Amino acid sequence: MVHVASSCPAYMQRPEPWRIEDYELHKQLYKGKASLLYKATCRLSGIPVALKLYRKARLSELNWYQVQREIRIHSQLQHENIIALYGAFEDSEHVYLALEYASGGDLYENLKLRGGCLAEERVARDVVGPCLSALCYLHQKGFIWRDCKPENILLTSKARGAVKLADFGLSIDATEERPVTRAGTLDYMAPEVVMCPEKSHPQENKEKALLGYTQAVDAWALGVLAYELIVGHPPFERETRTDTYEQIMYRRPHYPSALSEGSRSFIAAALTKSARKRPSVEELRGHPWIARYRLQAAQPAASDAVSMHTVPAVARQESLRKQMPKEEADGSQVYYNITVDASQQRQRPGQSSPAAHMLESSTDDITLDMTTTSVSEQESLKEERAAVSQDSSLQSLIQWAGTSVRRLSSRLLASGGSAAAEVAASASPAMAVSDGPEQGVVQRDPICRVSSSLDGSLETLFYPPLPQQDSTQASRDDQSPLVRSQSRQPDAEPAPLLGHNAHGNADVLADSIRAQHGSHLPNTTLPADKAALALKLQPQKHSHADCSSDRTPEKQRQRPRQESTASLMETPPPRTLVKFPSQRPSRQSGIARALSFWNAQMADTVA
Ligand SMILES: Nc1ncnc2c1ncn2[C@@H]1O[C@H](COP(=O)(O)OP(=O)(O)OP(=O)(O)O)[C@@H](O)[C@H]1O
Repeated sequence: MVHVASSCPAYMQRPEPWRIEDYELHKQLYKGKASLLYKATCRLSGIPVALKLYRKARLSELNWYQVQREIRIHSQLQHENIIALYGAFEDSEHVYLALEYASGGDLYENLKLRGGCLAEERVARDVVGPCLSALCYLHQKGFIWRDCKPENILLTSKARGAVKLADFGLSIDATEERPVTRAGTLDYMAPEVVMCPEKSHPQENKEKALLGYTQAVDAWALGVLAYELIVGHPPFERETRTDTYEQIMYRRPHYPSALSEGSRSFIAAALTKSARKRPSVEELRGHPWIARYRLQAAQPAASDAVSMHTVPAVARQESLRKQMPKEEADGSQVYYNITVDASQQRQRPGQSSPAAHMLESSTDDITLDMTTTSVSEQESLKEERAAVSQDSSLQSLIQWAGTSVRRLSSRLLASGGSAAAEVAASASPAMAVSDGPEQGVVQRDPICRVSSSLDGSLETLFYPPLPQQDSTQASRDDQSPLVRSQSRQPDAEPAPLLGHNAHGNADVLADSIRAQHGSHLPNTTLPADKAALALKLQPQKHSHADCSSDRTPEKQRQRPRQESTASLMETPPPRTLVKFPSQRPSRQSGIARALSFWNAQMADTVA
C-alpha cells in the first residue's frame, strides 16, 4: 500500500515506492498502544515530518480497518487547521503515515505549561474558532472526527502557532457507514455516544437501527473542550467512569461565576443533551462569542502594530445581520473585505503561480465579501466593483481600495464616525483556505493602512516591504512549508512607517505604496507571492465594553493524558432526558443583544 495524498509537497513525491529508508528518524514524540510517533526528515526534500508507525503485529482486525479508514479519510483533508497527511506506505512490519510536523506540540502539553487553562479570548479566538472552522470543513465532507481533546489539537509553533486538528484514527465517513460505536475519550463523549455499545469487529451492530449518532457529537466535544480550556478541567470529569457517565447523561455542568456571558452561552449550547436540538458546528461558528473574534484572528500580526480596532464581528453572521435592529446598523457595524479568492484559481501553463494568473485576469476572480447592515453601502461597493471590472491590474485594485476608503470615510464622518482601512496582500496562495468567508486571506502581509481623521483627511501608515522573493522562490513556496517558513519570518513584527496623503487621493495612495515598496508592487501585476488584495474598512468610534477579559482562575490541570478508545463503558444506565431552562442574557447591550438574537434564531431552527 502506498497512498500519496493531494496535500503532499511536490518535493516529497517520487515515482518509486515510498520506503522508510527515505526518512531520517530523530526523537520519538509519542508511544501509543499500537503506534509510535517520530519526528523525522524526508531525505529527498528535507521536509520535516511526524512519522506515525503502526506495528502490524499489534493490529487487530478492527484496528486494521481503522488504520485504513484513517488513511482514506485523512488523505482527503486539506485545511489550514488540519494537520496534513502527506502520504502513507507500508513494509512487512509497519504501516507508516508521513504527517505535517507540528513543532509547537499538542494543546494538552501547552496547557500544562500555562497552568491548565487559557484566557477566554484566547480560547475563543485561537482555539475554538479555528477548530470550528476545521470541523465545518470535515462535516461538509460528511466526516465525523470523534476524537476531540487537547491531546489531538496541535500547534504549528511554540510562539503564536496556529492550531491544527490531528489524529483521524477514529474518524468516520458518515456518508458510507453508520456510526454506532462508543468511540472516543469518555470525558468528551456526547450522551448519544455513551449510549452506544463497544465493539470488536468493524461491522458489529451496524444493522441495529436504534443505534447511531451524527456529526452533532463533534459539536458536543468542542463544548467540552471550550469549558476545559477556560475552567481547567472537563465539565463532566469525575473520579470514576460510572460517575462521569452519570454526569454526561443527566447533569448540568457547573459554570464558575468568572465565565463570561458569551462563553457560558456557547458552552451551554454545545452541551445540549439532545443531539437533535444541539446546534451544528456551523451554527456554533456563528455564535457571538466566536464570531466576534473571527475577524480578529484573520488579521495579520502587523495590524497590532497600528492598534487596529476590534471588528464587531457579530455583524458577520448573515442571520444576525438580517435580524439586527436598526440602531445596530450604524457605522460601527461596517466591515468590508475585498479578497481575491486564490482557492478558485487554476494554474495555467506558463504562469508561475495561481496568484500571478489571478491578477492578470478579470475581476470576476475577485470576491467581495461584504458585511454590513447598510444596503446602500453594499450597493455602492457593488457598483464600484463593476466599474473596475474591465481592468484588474494592481493599480486598479489599489485605486479601487483608495476610492472606497475615501467614500466610506466621508459617509462615516457625516454620521459622526471615522474609518480605517488596511490594504493587504497575502502570501502563499496555495495555503488559502477553501471554505468560509476568509477565503484567500489566510496569510496577509499588510502594505499600508489608511485611516480618516475628523477633518476629513486620510492618514496612511506604510509598512516596510516584504523580503524580496523571485518567482521561482514564490512558486516553490506554494509547495514546500519548509522553504516558506524560513523565508517568511512570521513572528517578526514590522514597525509602521508613516506617510500622509492629505486628501486621500487614490492615485497618490497607489504611487506612495509603489514608492515604498519599489519592485514589490509593479504597476500591472501583483507579485506571485501576494495572492490577495484586501481592503478592510473599520470604524474607530466604538469600543465594546463587554470584551472578554482574563478572569480565568489559574487552576492547575490534574487530568492525566487520556487515550482514545472505541470501547470504554459497560452497560449504560436507564435513559432520562433532563430539560434545562434556556439562558437569557439580562444585560441588553452589545454581546448580550447579539446572544439573544442567536438564541432566538436557534430556537426557531430547532422548532
Ligand atoms: N503531526 C504531529 N506533529 C507533532 N506531534 C504530533 C503530531 N501528531 C501527533 N503528535 C503527538 O503525538 C501524540 C499522539 O498522536 P496521535 O493522537 O496521532 O496518536 P494515537 O496513537 O492515535 O493516539 P491516541 O492513543 O490518543 O489515539 C499527540 O498527542 C501529539 O502530542
